[in-house]
Amino acid sequence: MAFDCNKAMFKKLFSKSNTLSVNDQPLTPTAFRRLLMFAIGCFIAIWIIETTEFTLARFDAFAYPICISCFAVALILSWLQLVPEAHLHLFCYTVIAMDLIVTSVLHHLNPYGHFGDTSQWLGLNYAMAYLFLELRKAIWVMTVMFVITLVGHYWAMSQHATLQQTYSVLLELGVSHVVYIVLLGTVVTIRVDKAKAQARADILEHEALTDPLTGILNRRGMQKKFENYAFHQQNSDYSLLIIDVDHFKRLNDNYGHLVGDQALVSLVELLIMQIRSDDILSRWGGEEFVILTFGYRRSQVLEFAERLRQSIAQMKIAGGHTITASIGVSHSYEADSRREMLHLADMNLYKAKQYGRNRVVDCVIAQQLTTEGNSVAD
Ligand SMILES: Nc1nc2c(ncn2[C@@H]2O[C@H](COP(=O)(O)OP(=O)(O)OP(=O)(O)O)[C@@H](O)[C@H]2O)c(=O)[nH]1
Repeated sequence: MAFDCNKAMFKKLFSKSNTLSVNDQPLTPTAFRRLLMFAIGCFIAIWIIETTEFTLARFDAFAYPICISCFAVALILSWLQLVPEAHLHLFCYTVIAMDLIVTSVLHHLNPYGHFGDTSQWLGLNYAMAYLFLELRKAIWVMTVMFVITLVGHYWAMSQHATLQQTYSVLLELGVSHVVYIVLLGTVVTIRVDKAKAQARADILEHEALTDPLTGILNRRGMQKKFENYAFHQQNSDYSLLIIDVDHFKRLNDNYGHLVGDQALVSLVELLIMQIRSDDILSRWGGEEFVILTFGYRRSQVLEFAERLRQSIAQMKIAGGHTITASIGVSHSYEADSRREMLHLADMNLYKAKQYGRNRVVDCVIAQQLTTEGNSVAD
C-alpha cells in the first residue's frame, strides 16, 4: 500500500499535470450503466403491462420503443467507451425529459384529461438533471426544460380551456417546478461543497506529507506511517534502512544544485524500482532516505541493503556523474521503540561514514568494526 502511494505520488509528480482536480460529476460510469439497465427494465415492464391491459396510449406505443432503443444504444456506447460519458448523460436525460414533457402536454391536449394525471412525473426531470449532469450544465438544461414545459402546457391547455384555467394550471406547474429546482439544487450544492472541501483537505494533507522534489513521503509522512502502522500486530520482523548520499555537498559545490536535485530524483527512481510493494520509502531530509522493510531476516536485509548500495554506485546521474551512499541498518528485535530503531540506524550510518563511506553497517557489523579497528567513537 505504501509502495502504491509512493509510486502514485511519483507518477503524479512526473506526469504533465500534477494538480488534483475536484470532480463534481455526480454519476460514475458504473452507476450510469446500472441506471440505464434499470430504466430499460422499467420501460419494457410498463410497455408489456399497458399492452396486455389495452391501456397503451398512441404516443407511448412509439415513445416506449424509442426510449428503450436510445438507452440500449447509450449503454453499449458507455460500455465500449466510444463517446464521452457526459454526452451520453445529456443524451439520456434529454430522452427521458422530452418523453415526460410530451406525455404530459399530450395529456393536457385532451379536454377530459386531468392536470394531476401525468404531470406529477414532471418533477423527475429536475431530479434526473441533477443526477445525470454536472451542476452548471444541469441548471442550464433544467431552465430550458422548464420553459419547454410551460410553453407546451400553455399551448395544450389553450386549445380547449379558458384563459383562467390555463393560467391556473401554468401557475401551479411553475411554482411546483421552481420549488423542485431550488430545493434539489440546494441539496446538490451542499453535497458538492462538502465533496470539494474534502478534496481540498485531501490535497493539503497529501502535500503536507509529500516531498515536493521527489514525490515520495517526507519525514512527517514517514513518521505518520511509522506511528499508524500496527507493528505490534505484525508477526514478522521489520528493519529500517537510512541511506545517505556520500559527499553530496561536494556534488552540489562542483556541479551545481540542479545536478544535486537531479541526483536525488534519480536515486529515488532507483529505490522505487528496488523496494518491494509493502516497503515504505521516504525522504528523511536533505540527501537522506529511509526505507522500512518487513519480513526479512537479518542476512536478507543486509543482502537487500548491499544490493541497493551497489546499484546506487553503478547508477549514472545527470551529466554522467556517479554517486555513492552509506547505509545504516537496524532491526526490530534490537530495539524497544521506534525512536530507538531510528537511533540505532542513525548510529550505524555514522559508523559507515566513519569507516570510509559507500558501505552498509548494522549493529553486528558496527561491533565487529569497533573491535577490529577499536577506534570508532560512539
Ligand atoms: N541539490 C540539493 N542539495 C541539497 C538538498 N537538500 C540538502 N542539500 C545539500 O546536501 C548537502 C548535505 O551536506 P552534508 O550534510 O555536509 O553531507 P555530505 O556532503 O553528503 O557529506 P557526508 O554525508 O558526510 O558524506 C548540503 O550541502 C545541503 O545543502 C536538495 O534538496 N537539493
